[in-house]
Amino acid sequence: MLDFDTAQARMVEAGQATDKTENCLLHEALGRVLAETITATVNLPPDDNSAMDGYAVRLADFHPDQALPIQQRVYAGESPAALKPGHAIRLFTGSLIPAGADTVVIQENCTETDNTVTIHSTPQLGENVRKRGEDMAAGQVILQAGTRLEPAELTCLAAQGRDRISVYKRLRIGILTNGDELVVPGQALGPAQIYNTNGPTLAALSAGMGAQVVHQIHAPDQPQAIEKALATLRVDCDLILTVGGISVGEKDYVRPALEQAGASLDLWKVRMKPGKPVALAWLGETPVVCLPGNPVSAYVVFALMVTPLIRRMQGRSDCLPPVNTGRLNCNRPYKETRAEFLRVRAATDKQGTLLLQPYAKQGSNIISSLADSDGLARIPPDTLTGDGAMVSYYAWHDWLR
Ligand SMILES: Nc1nc2c(c(=O)[nH]1)N[C@H]1C(S)=C(S)[C@@H](COP(=O)(O)OP(=O)(O)OC[C@H]3O[C@@H](n4cnc5c(N)ncnc54)[C@H](O)[C@@H]3O)O[C@H]1N2
Ligand code: MOO
Repeated sequence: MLDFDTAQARMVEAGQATDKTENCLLHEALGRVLAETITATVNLPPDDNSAMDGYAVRLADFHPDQALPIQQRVYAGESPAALKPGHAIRLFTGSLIPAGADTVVIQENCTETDNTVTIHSTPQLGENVRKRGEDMAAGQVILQAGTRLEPAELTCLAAQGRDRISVYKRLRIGILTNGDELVVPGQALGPAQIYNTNGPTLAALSAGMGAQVVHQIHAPDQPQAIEKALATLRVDCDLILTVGGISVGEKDYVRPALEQAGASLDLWKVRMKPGKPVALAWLGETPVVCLPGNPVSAYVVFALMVTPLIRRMQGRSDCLPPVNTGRLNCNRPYKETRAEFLRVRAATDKQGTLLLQPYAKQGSNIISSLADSDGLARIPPDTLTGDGAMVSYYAWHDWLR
């Protein structure tokens, strides 16, 4: 059986970064991956402007409690004249700084009477002046190709006046669930039936990664039905995810169906808990990741094994998100022959250390543990690990985007 880190590295290496790009409108770019490196073409701010509502002065003209004539009122969006010696210009947050002015005094420290202003504080040179290009300077690289576009990145693009950008084409994912016991949510459950949760879960996780779910197929426990579904999926998908039917049960038909379809097996079984019966196969050029059917196992394997592959295929530069360290806060020790990933709540103590509290029930069927956890604490294999131990922590927030 492969150890976890080797298997994870193999998943990343297996992915072929896309080179297919398209133009995308800014307002549709959330979650897309930049295919071009963005260099600032305009300074931000384009010119010195005021950070506050107040009065622009030349500091050398300042004398305590002396009234300066107000030369002009300048609102944001207007171009001021040059400041005359011994004068002040009334301005507002975002107003351009007039030539000759070097300091803005906030209005709370001034009294305005008869078109003159008296300053009651002692201003510092340059206070409340936002300098041209201090945020982004023309010519400076602001975003690298391979970056996933979050609201913050979209803000930078908008600030540069970009309304369209080059992004990589969306990764097309196909999902195959199987199992005779499964029913689509919305229908009544019959005897011995349960709802198909893995289908909607993997679709949502894929969408959260910015991928497009082109097919979501459910097959009964019949080899031919699974083969037929695989044949459909390989036509339209860059990546196929199967879930369930991959273990050693008598009706676990995914592996035989893949073999029948001519797939080659790349990786099979990983020393991790949950998630042991994970597989990577190739249907021609198309990678197929087989996830274990237990809902928690599928979720954890998606986060730790599938998202690195997805990021690589999407052209992203951050295939492996950060792994943090935290202190286990628990009332029992853990020990397994596989690397164990516990669903934990994370909190920070007064010293700033992450405290990781495992969810009481860690079975791979305990769906409620997913919504009630912040991420996964990693217990090393064959090592008794208990309260106070420092362990690796994988935050959902980092690993599911
Ligand atoms: N004798 C052994 N039994 C099992 C082993 C083993 O090594 N030897 N491995 C166990 C582990 S670990 C896991 S994980 C599961 C994985 O089994 P499969 O991937 O073959 O999945 P299934 O048997 O089809 O289903 C497992 C479980 O999950 C439920 N399930 C499946 N699909 C869905 C779905 N779409 N939505 C909701 N729930 C689903 C299914 O009803 C089963 O309860 O095997 C262990 N057994
Ligand atoms: O992947 Mo299984 O969930 O280890 O029980």
